[in-house]
Amino acid sequence: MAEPLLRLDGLRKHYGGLAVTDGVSLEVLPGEIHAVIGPNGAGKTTLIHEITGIVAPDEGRVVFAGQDVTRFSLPRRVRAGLARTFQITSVVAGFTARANVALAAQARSGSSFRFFRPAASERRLNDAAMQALAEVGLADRADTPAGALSHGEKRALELAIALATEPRLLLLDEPLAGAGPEETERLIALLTRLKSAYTILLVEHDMQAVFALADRISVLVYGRVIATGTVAEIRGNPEVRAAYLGEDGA
Ligand SMILES: Nc1ncnc2c1ncn2[C@@H]1O[C@H](COP(=O)(O)OP(=O)(O)OP(=O)(O)O)[C@@H](O)[C@H]1O
Repeated sequence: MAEPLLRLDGLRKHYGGLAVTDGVSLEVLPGEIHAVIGPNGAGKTTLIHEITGIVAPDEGRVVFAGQDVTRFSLPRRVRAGLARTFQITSVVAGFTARANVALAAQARSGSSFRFFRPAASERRLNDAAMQALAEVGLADRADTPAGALSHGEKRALELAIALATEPRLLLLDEPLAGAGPEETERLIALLTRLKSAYTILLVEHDMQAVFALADRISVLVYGRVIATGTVAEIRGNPEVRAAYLGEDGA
């Protein structure tokens, strides 16, 4: 089996007496979409925060590309190649789509773009932004203020912002939240396209989308992974059906 790109090793986080992640271990393999599903309050958001560095685990390790990043700051993790999209929109409404993505590309590049040859660096940022926008199908909306984009386009823009940081792993935190049926279909098509180029950890409530996209699924219940497997294995797992999916297997 390939070396995992991301390995979570016994992550524990308590809030008072509540174990929100209770020894979570899982591996994301290069090139896969690994989905994490679970009922409300299962600890999915906390888990994502432990991976990105917003929350420090009490115990356990986050190993990314063979490197222990558990104590890395959030920016250092981004520089190592971890990128996430946010559940709450983090786009500057008055800036164009292009400017929003260029800012992310600049943050990734650190000081190298800032001080020398401003014209050339602007061109490079612009090129990087346009490439990321093209990857998500927003090239023709580059000069539109982010605030004027549709909901689905904003989600695509958030993806472009993440892509502009040249991630080795994309963390997608409910990318379909709030999308209508048509937008959901378009976003699933977009994620399917990105799937061939990126390794993705996906937290998503829309089960049909998860079943359509994921290579493997881990099921989190009360802070514990109760099963990891392919879509077919998870759908057929009696413990998962009892704990989460319901009698019809969702
Ligand atoms: N900072 C905190 N302080 C105290 N309790 C917290 C904190 N963050 C999360 N919790 C609790 O931990 C539990 C898990 O929360 P978390 O948001 O990680 O779950 P989730 O699976 O993402 O839920 P949802 O699907 O509703 O987004 C919840 O009971 C929540 O109230």
